[in-house]
Amino acid sequence: MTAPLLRVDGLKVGFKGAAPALDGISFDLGAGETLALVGESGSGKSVTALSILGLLPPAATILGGRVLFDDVDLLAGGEAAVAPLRGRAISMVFQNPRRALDPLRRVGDAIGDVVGVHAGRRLTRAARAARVQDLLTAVGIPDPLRRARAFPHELSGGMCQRVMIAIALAGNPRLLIADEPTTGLDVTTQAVILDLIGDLADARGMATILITHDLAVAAERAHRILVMRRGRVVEQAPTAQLFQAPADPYTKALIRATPGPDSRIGDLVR
Ligand SMILES: Nc1ncnc2c1ncn2[C@@H]1O[C@H](COP(=O)(O)OP(=O)(O)OP(=O)(O)O)[C@@H](O)[C@H]1O
Repeated sequence: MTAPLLRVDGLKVGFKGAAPALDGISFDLGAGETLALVGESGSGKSVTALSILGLLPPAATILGGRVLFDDVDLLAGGEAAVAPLRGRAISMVFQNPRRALDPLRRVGDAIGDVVGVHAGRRLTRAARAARVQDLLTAVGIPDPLRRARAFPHELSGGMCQRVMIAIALAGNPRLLIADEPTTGLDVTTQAVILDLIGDLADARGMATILITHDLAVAAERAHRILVMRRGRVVEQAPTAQLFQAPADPYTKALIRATPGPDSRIGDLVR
């Protein structure tokens, strides 16, 4: 069997004076696969993502485990191992896109900055602008020439998140980590952004970790779901299996608490 793209193995992370934030998390992710991390607030979803990216806050300590990307141990290799991957092979989209963007920088320039960094050589203005246009087009921004000149406050929240996704795509990632990417967006825009991430993942064969507290979102978008609680994996299974035969009482309670007889959850549990 070929190795998974990502293997998280027994990951333990602690913050001083608190119970471990992650207490032995393990999962595999294959190329092109979408895995949803679900669980209540504080269950460790974001700490898992930040551990993979080597972006844990200084107060955090890695207490054990491995994070293998392409069979390379990123924890053992430290910053030297993960820095070349961050924003390139592994990229991330956060919630609150408007806050993530520099309010004083035109969005085309913000994307261009990242394009320039990834190019690793001096790009001509024309080459950089062409790449920015391509990325804006890839994330479905209409009239990209005009939008590139906009400041973040001139764009809707959904458009700002598209810009953030364009920035995340600039390094041609093989793994995209999307941490609550639609929080704060209206329901219609949420669906559009999640569709966009799914379509891009399919088109590019990109693996995705979708972090959400919303089981209905996970049901619709993920191939597999991993349920977390208090820093542990409660259960992980292919999506249909998780809904049809949940093994853990906590998962059962989560499913019961998720509305939507007319949603895919309804179909899955029927
Ligand atoms: N900077 C920090 N300092 C101290 N503890 C932290 C810090 N960041 C996270 N934690 C702790 O780590 C645990 C996991 O937090 P994490 O943010 O991963 O949860 P989450 O599942 O992503 O929650 P949410 O859905 O609210 O984002 C929590 O107990 C939290 O209090």
